[in-house]
Amino acid sequence: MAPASSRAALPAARRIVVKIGSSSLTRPDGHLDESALRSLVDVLAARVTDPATGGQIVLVTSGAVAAGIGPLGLPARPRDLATMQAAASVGQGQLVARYTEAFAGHGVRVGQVLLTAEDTVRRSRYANAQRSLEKLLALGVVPVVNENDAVTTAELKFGDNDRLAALAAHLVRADALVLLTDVDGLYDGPPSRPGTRRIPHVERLSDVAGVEVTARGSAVGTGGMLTKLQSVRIATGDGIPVVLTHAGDAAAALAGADTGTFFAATGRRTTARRLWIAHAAGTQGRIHLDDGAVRAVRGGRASLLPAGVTKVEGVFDAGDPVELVGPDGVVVARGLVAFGSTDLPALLGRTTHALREELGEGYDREVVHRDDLVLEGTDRTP
Ligand SMILES: Nc1ncnc2c1ncn2[C@@H]1O[C@H](COP(=O)(O)OP(=O)(O)O)[C@@H](O)[C@H]1O
Ligand SMILES: N[C@@H](CCC(=O)OP(=O)(O)O)C(=O)O
Repeated sequence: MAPASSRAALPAARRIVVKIGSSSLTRPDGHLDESALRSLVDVLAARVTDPATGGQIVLVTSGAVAAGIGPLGLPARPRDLATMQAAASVGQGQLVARYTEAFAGHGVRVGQVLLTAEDTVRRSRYANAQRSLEKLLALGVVPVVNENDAVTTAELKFGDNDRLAALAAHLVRADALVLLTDVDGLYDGPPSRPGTRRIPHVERLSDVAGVEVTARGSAVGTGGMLTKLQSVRIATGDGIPVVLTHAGDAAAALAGADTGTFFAATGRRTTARRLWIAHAAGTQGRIHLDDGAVRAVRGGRASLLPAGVTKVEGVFDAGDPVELVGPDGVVVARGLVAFGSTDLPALLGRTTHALREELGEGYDREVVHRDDLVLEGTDRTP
């Protein structure tokens, strides 16, 4: 098989996560664009029913809010959170009904999976989501995934299915991730600016570090190119190549044609646990380290001990993800903390020996064990 770092791997990729954004599923009046939805389904169903690829598709779809506008008789896309939640709740049912109908026309079944970012990163929930998606795929079903917008307020406000798609790709160990949007790839500047051009291939994300990307593109999309690049970072760093292209070019992208932007996989497949720590949705707290502890954590195989901690911020329980911050305020690593925020302050700055003497066994352990640490920006343990 062609290396996963080239487009040539796409035609033979067995398992692909495809994400489509609101901007590609919404008409200018804010309503769901059913013909765009059907065009996408035609392409995906062809892949799933192609005996040559035995293709498996996980579809991450936005558009719940858009699909709720019509049934609720709203004049336009709502702006306030409660109405957005209501629209998403009504619209999600509509959206899945449209997908069910369109895929059924090709003899393909779909199953709705509503996730929050937490479900893809919290270990206890992660295994659950993974099992459910695996079973659906094994049964030949196309999982239709969206965020659980009706209840996840923050997700709806900053809602970001781009990142969710990358985490879903990790969850199912996808061979590729395809991000479909309303622009035909990453441009070397905001595409509305005259003279900007499509970047066809990105070997390493650092090659496009200077490219100007905005957080909001279309009127209905959330996150713009910024969250797409975050998604690309998670996926490629996890060994999954990404194609970012216009929804109308979905067939070409799956065929490995020169459309959109191809992002080569850079990292190796990482464990669920490391990805979970590196990308845990919303760390619960911050632990401040002295210089010696920063060096120890950065430099080698060291755990974080109570003696190197100067301050604790936030409310968290033992086992929660936290950020480890140096004296300069820079985040050094993320990790799973072994003590809750109520217990931790009493241990600060004291040696493990002193803690054992004074507080007894159980208090003389690491604040963050090295197996539970991931250095910032690397997805790897020290
Ligand atoms: N450098 C860039 N290259 C391409 N698109 C960009 C860039 N910077 C910002 N964008 C904008 O990102 C938008 C896509 O994001 P968004 O509207 O959130 O889409 P979606 O609904 O598909 O998630 C494009 O319409 C485009 O205007
Ligand atoms: N989950 C929301 C959309 C969230 C989102 O990330 O939107 P987009 O940036 O268009 O992919 C919905 O279904 O309306």
